Amino acid sequence: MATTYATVTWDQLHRDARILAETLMAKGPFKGIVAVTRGGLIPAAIVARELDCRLVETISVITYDDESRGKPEIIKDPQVTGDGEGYLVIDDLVDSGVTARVVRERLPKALFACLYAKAQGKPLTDLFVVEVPQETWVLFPWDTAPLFIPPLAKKLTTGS
Ligand SMILES: O=P(O)(O)OC[C@H]1O[C@H](OP(=O)(O)OP(=O)(O)O)[C@H](O)[C@@H]1O
Repeated sequence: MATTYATVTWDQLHRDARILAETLMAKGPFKGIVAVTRGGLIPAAIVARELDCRLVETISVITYDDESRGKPEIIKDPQVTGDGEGYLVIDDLVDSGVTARVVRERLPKALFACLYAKAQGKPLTDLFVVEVPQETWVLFPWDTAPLFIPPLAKKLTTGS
């Protein structure tokens, strides 16, 4: 199946993070937030601001593309969270759910929330804002840049 793209602007991302924060207000208060790097960093910052939460930790999960292929590894462990009780984990997206599974194994008592969820990853998150089709590639604002596109008329006259 052909890949389709969903572009998320800064404004949209900010709006979606605020929507998530509003839902999270009823689930807190939280001792702190754990951002899943790197995609969860900016959503976590927005949620932390809305929830007036000053303690922000990180967890980093990486899946190497070499001989240990497919085996995700925690390369940065959160320091003060214990088993995650009272903590909120924030990521931008759950796709296959591999990252969320590893994070949940490490922080089984934390609440896991993200902005966008694909079908495969959806069961791994407690909360999300928007569901995205599995075959859609989400283009986050930090991964994109505005680009000049020539006018159609110009394209027609030059034939390019
Ligand atoms: O559900 P999954 O299939 O595990 O995919 C979701 C993960 O993939 C992305 O991170 P990525 O591994 O691209 O790293 P990055 O955030 O550092 O760019 C995203 O931020 C999630 O953490």
